[in-house]
Amino acid sequence: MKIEVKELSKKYRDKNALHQISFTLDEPKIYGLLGRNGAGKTTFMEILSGQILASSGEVLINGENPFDNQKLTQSICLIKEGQNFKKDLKVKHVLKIYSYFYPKWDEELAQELIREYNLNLHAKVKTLSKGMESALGIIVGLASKAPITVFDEPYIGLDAAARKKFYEILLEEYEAEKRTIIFSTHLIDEVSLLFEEVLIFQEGSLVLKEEAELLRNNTYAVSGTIEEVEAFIQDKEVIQKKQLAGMMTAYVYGEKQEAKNQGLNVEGIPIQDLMIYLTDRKGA
Ligand SMILES: Nc1ncnc2c1ncn2[C@@H]1O[C@H](COP(=O)(O)OP(=O)(O)OP(=O)(O)O)[C@@H](O)[C@H]1O
Repeated sequence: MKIEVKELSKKYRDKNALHQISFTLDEPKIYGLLGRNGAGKTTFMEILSGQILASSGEVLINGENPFDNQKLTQSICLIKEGQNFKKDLKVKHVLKIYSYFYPKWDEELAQELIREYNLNLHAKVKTLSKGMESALGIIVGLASKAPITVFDEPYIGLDAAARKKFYEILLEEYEAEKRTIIFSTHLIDEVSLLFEEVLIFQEGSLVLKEEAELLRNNTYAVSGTIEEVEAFIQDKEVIQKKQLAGMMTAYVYGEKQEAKNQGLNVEGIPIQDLMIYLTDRKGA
């Protein structure tokens, strides 16, 4: 499904949560939506999922506005950090409700994941631990098979092994049938290899939208003496530089071969660090 975001803004009183964001997601891919606290990620995902209205601009999904549009929202599943489900429902009732709502619901997958995460179908949501409640969210998100599945920090309380399982199944499901998955997380290094494209929000604006592989290949850390590195980066696009004891490291956009040819020390930059540098850069 094609997602078009056109000059999208959302204002809460005098706070611009989103400010004139525009971009298009044409293809089913796994998108990483990154940014510091308060950057506007959740706000965007809620507008995309038809849960709240924009102040101005619009999000169109295959040309239609998702707000108050049940036919369209059957194709979108948003799993948030918590409070996805009514506390008094039993796990089996949650699954039933979502299975009615999502036309492509995969009951077999849901049951398999219930066993995988050791959830009790008869337990009420309010009796689940934080991690178990997150597991239920993940199960619903995956089993919905919604063509647009959005995970907003979906794993509070889940331990590392359970998160790893989630990434594995997400990837398996995605490989079996491509769909648009938008994944917002602060555990970037843990999931960055899943991302095919990365979007970075900063203070309500989109500061970067790039294929993850290009980002990995076209950014690098170059280090050497201050003189060497300063000379090298003169005509380069520098994300950040730092010095220590006569040595300098600069984070640079571009082709790394040139730096290697000059005998400088070249390394990749983890996406997590890149995000920190990019969102540090004022007016990036
Ligand atoms: N319902 C609301 N009322 C008032 N302000 C809000 C509301 N929801 C969000 N905001 C503000 O809008 C801005 C963007 O918030 P949002 O939750 O979209 O950010 P985020 O990128 O998801 O942050 P985090 O990573 O902390 O979850 C923040 O300044 C936040 O305080």
